[in-house]
Amino acid sequence: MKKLIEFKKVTKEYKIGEVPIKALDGVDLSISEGEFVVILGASGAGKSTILNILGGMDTVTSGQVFVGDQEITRFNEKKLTEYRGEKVGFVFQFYNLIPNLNALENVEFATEVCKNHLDAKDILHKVGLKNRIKNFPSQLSGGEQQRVAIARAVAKNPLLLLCDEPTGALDYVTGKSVLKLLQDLNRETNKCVVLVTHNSAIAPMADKIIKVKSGMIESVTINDEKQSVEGIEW
Ligand SMILES: Nc1ncnc2c1ncn2[C@@H]1O[C@H](COP(=O)(O)OP(=O)(O)OP(=O)(O)O)[C@@H](O)[C@H]1O
Repeated sequence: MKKLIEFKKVTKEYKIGEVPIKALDGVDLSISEGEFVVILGASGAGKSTILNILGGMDTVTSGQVFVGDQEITRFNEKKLTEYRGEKVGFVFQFYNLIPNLNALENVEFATEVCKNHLDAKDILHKVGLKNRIKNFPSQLSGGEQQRVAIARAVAKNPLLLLCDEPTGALDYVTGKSVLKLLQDLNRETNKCVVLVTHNSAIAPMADKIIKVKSGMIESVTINDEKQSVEGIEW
């Protein structure tokens, strides 16, 4: 498989007062096209920092990040904004939908700026919300709101789908159905999904498991016997 993402010796330091915090300390990693990657680690390990840098929401202190044939660490503000808008779909723990827009409008609002976007209605049908497209976020359950957020990310037709604890606010059954949706989308569209979580039990659904500890890569495991979410219990 062709390489899509590469981190080379990436460090990230945050300065709070006089004390620097090393969130990432020499991270090397690579991810291929179409891979479903799970990034695991304890709280504060650096998982979200990796995701935020990859998504162009944060910058490195040193090192290089390549996505496709471009080095995003060389991008200026304008190119980073374009990259975030066109190439990256984000799914967060708290769905961040716009409360006064209905499901369809939430998706359309996000795709407006994207050249190659998909049809918002089609994607909402795909995530199982055919009959809810006119509902406002307050009229939808947590799981349904997360489906809208996933539709919003996918409808941009991005290169990457980045998910930060996407099931963190959901109950077991709903969380599982959201993971299944992400797994199905990855299988059907061959889009690369990078999912950050504390929950090591979901690792068997990934092609690659990257463990992060104290800002460093602890291990990378290629999973040759990937499992369907339905078959995983935790
Ligand atoms: N904007 C920031 N300013 C200062 N320190 C930060 C900032 N963002 C992250 N950090 C610090 O960097 C380290 C890594 O944080 P990060 O959010 O990447 O961890 P995480 O593995 O995603 O944790 P969690 O699972 O709790 O979200 C932590 O020590 C955190 O406090």
